[in-house]
Amino acid sequence: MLHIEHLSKRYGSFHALRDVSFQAGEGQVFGLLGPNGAGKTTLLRILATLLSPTAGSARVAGYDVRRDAERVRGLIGVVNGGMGLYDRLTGREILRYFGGFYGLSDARTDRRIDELDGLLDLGETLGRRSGDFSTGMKQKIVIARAVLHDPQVLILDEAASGLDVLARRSLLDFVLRYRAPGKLVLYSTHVMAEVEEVADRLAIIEGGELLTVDTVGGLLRSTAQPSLERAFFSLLQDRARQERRAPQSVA
Ligand SMILES: Nc1ncnc2c1ncn2[C@@H]1O[C@H](COP(=O)(O)OP(=O)(O)OP(=O)(O)O)[C@@H](O)[C@H]1O
Repeated sequence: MLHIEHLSKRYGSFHALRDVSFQAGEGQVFGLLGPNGAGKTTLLRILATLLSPTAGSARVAGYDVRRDAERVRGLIGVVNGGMGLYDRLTGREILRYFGGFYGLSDARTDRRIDELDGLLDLGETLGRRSGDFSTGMKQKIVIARAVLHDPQVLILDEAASGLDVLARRSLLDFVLRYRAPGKLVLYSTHVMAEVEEVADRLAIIEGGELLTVDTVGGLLRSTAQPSLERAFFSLLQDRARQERRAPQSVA
């Protein structure tokens, strides 16, 4: 479903991504974990066709993010930090507006809203103006908007940040329910507990480089650590040691 090959991105002379390659198949939640500034958002923005890579390639369901950007946009749904809701519109009006954007009729959008109400418990968000929403209500409409067209790939970038415990719970439950044959959820965060709970496999990225791709269990075994947090630090330490050794081996 997702093929990333030798992907690099430079902002001027700064390398935000260096030679990143991995694949992620359908029917899973794939976690992208890394500290602030690791390059996660850069990678996701390339997949969402919002940024061009400096080198390398990425394909979503067989379509190249550069050459087939429009096809890719139709296959993905994106939830990032921004809410961007129109204060004066109700939840239903916002979803109908975006339904039109995706080429869905109001009747089709309303049927999809009924389905999503079952999955996300949209409830009173549908009839109330979004200017009066709580953060949790806003997030429900933002997620419903991202999956209105039933995308094959759902991309979530720090989607739980700023949510209270209940809203976070309902987001994670939704992520787990969205996992299905033919679907891939990309879940990016710096919060280990979220990845530990939802991810079938995960990529760890740091300083723009891919450190590993594994299951949580596989990572604990390969690093001989008792928790994802410790495994993560152990990988970072290994990398720092290798970097310290590299100049000596050249000399
Ligand atoms: N437009 C830009 N111009 C220059 N540098 C940038 C730009 N966008 C991002 N960067 C830098 O690239 C690096 C990777 O940023 P990115 O936002 O991809 O990281 P991230 O893993 O998503 O981090 P966070 O969790 O903090 O959002 C950071 O050092 C950031 O400062």
